[in-house]
Amino acid sequence: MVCDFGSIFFTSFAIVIFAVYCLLKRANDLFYTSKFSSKEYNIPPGDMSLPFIGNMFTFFTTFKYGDPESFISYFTSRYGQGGMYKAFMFGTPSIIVTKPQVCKKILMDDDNFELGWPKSVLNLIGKKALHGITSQEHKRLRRITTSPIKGKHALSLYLGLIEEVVKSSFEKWNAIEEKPIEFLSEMKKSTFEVIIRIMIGSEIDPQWLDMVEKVYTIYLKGFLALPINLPGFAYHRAFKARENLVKIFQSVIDERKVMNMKDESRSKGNMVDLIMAIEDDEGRRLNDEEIIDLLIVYVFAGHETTAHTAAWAIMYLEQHPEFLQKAKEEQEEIVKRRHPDSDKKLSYDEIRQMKYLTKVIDETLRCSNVTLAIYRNAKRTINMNGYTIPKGWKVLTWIRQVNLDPNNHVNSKEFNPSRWDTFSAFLPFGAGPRLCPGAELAKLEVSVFLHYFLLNYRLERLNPKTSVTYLPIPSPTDNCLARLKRISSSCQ
Ligand code: HEM
Repeated sequence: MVCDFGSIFFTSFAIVIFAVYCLLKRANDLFYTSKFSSKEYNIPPGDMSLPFIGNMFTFFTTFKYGDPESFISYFTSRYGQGGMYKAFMFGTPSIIVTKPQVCKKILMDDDNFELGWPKSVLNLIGKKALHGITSQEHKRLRRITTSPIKGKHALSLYLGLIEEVVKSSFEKWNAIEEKPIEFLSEMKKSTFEVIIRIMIGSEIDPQWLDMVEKVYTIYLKGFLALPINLPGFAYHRAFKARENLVKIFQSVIDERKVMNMKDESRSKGNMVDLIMAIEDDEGRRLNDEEIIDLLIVYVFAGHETTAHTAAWAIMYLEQHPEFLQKAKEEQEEIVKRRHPDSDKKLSYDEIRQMKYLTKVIDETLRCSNVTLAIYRNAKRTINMNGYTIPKGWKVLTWIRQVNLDPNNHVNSKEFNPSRWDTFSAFLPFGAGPRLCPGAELAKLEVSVFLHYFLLNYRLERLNPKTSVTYLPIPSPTDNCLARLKRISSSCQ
């Protein structure tokens, strides 16, 4: 009897909770969509979930603990293959877009869409970087800051430096053969060293580098944390880390000012010196705050993504011996073609000859791109692809889904570099005025990592079945616990 009463009570309680949940969901949806009920509008299907929280709880939990694809496949399987879905993300009604052509159109369209990073992210990035400024200022800053990292001349300058870091990293990882390494974490340290040396200069104290890398790790964790700025929370720690980074880069700038006063004509081959010297049409130079925010963004954007790509490319090649062999043969061929008297260093032209390796890198970017989505805000109500995007709504161009959608790629979950023999839909570096300015540099860096790996080493994973995170967040994975083994007696 007691048991019956208990189960009736709990069943009724569950029904009431479920009814309230459905009611709140419906209310949230109606609140935002009812004004678009006339025939001229067509809000995409989807799920805006509960008021205030929206889909954020599912978003964070699936990304942190589950299969990240499940968040988006919930929309695609439930609401059809239309490629546009309403949702409620980061406190704002949103449209998720997964169709490549529509994503591209949105990213290219500066008139109707503006940058839409959540406020919590913008606060962490900084007001004066490429993200918190007007589109006019953005154009100017991009002009100033992207030429030192694009094109044959600029990239050839960094090739030696990248080679040095890559070779010494592999040697270091191989030397501690008896102790496994967290391959992904180690890779991040190496790409961090590359970007810092490009930004600040080649002469870097290893202890200083280690300290700054640790600060960055804390800073990066804030980007995918719940935006709670209270002590004890990752987001708060990220803010503190940012304050530290400002102090660190300020002291670099102060040091350069003193050096410039002593010798104005000294050689200026790194980003910080170049940015400090550049003047706009009215002769104005960037102030310290602008330079620091830019440095923070470039280092932030320029190492984690590259590390994931290099580490994943190596993991994929190890999983597919036939592709590894093909890539290795290409590298051996390139080395064989060198003049016997050459200095045995990689040249920019040799990198351009690595046609198969380029396909391996593109396929890696497709399969494991760390950039999930690119955020925009609709400046005005606009109809696209048969659906309405209302003014002020957030638009999330879900490029990870574009890259993995079976409608865009045959056997989309399979790693297969040969699919790049013909063109495929692909947006790993975004598109339009905000297209990643570091794309060429990133590909160059990954090529150098792969070149030396293929010719000299093999990676032996200790837990090959354990998943490896591709997000900069703490997750229940082992970050690719592995041993690096040398396969040739003398390194090429
Ligand atoms: C595999 C490596 C990389 C990937 C997948 C990647 C991806 C992206 C994507 C998708 C965007 C567009 C964001 C948007 O439209 O809002 C972007 C922007 C950006 N990336 Fe990269 N990136 C990589 C490497 C790099 C490197 C090496 C650097 C620096 C040297 C860099 C610097 C930047 C900067 C500064 C922006 C902002 C551009 C702007 O707002 O105008 N990235 N990146």
